[in-house]
Amino acid sequence: MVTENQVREALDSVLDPELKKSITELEMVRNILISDGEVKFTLALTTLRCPMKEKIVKKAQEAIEKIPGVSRVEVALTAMSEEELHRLFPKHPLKGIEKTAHFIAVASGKGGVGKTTVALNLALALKNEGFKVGLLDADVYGPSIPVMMGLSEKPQSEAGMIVPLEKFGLKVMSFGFLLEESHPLIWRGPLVGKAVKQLLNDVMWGELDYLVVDLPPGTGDPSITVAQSIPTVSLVVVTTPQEVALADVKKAINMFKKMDISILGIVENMSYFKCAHSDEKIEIFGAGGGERLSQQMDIPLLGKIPIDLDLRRGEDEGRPGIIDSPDSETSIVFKEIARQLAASFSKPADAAGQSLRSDPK
Ligand SMILES: Nc1ncnc2c1ncn2[C@@H]1O[C@H](COP(=O)(O)OP(=O)(O)OP(=O)(O)O)[C@@H](O)[C@H]1O
Repeated sequence: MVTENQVREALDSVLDPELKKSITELEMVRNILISDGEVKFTLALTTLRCPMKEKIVKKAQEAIEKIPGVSRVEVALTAMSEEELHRLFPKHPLKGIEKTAHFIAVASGKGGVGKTTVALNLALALKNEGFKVGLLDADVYGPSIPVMMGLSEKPQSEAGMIVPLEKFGLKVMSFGFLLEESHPLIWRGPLVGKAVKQLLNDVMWGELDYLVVDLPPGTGDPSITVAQSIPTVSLVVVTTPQEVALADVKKAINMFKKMDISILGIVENMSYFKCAHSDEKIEIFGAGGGERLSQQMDIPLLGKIPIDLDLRRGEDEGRPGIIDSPDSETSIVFKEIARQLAASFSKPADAAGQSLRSDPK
């Protein structure tokens, strides 16, 4: 005859993969019912949207099925109440950014240079490398990540947390989700600080290797406020090759340096164009701007992204380049940049800058 104790003991070995504790210790196992060889119980998850729930249920079933005499296992799912969550975790373990290892913010000297495109594709490229990645669209002026990723739904709140949306394997939050009828003016001054803190601290980011943040463009108050709100943030700065853009980027780099924010490197976007029938690179916005900036500011040039009509088309339709055409010339550059960034974080802090010094073709 199978006993409740045997079932509990079997479930002691089943861990919540994110919390790294047994589901019995976490008081997730409820209402065990045993009748003949049939075992039924309720599994109370921290959230019903838990991406690991199928995995946990399978492990639990396998553990119970090993008990002699068990013929069938049925698991009902429920979510812990807010009170239970609070009792178990005075601060919910998946809430906020405590379990985020690295923060990469993508900045620009001025609007429209492709900062969001770079942030989105780098986040996806890091995910491709096997990392757990979140993407925070903190561009208060015009949050465009939802459109570029084809996200039309809004995130829900659960147990006092905002549950980020998930798409293409990324956890995603955007200023655009916060207020439906937001007027740009509402995002002035302290409100930006308050909102970005909410997007960092009240969101169920869980365990992340990287949180990639799309900063507001330029050197205005919002980008300073957002950058200062993110702990130990490092920057990637996006520019286009022409002189007017470079002048603005220099201003931005100097400003961030004054704020003691480390700059991992420069990405030159819209570097050249290749028409369909030729391999010739047409440097529409001038040549060598990124290299010159890199030398003048002593910051590595991480890569040069071509002007890519398919990239633009895909973004308009919610299909980012790396997803849509993973082997395109553009996607290959993004992947190479992501690898350089990841390598820089796996090196000791004082070697990080050195490890990024490479010469993109
Ligand atoms: N390499 C590229 N090739 C073709 N189109 C591009 C490229 N990079 C960006 N774009 C397009 O240019 C437009 C602006 O890009 P994006 O929104 O990424 O710039 P941004 O710097 O984030 O702008 P903002 O400052 O307004 O937030 C988008 O339509 C995008 O699809």
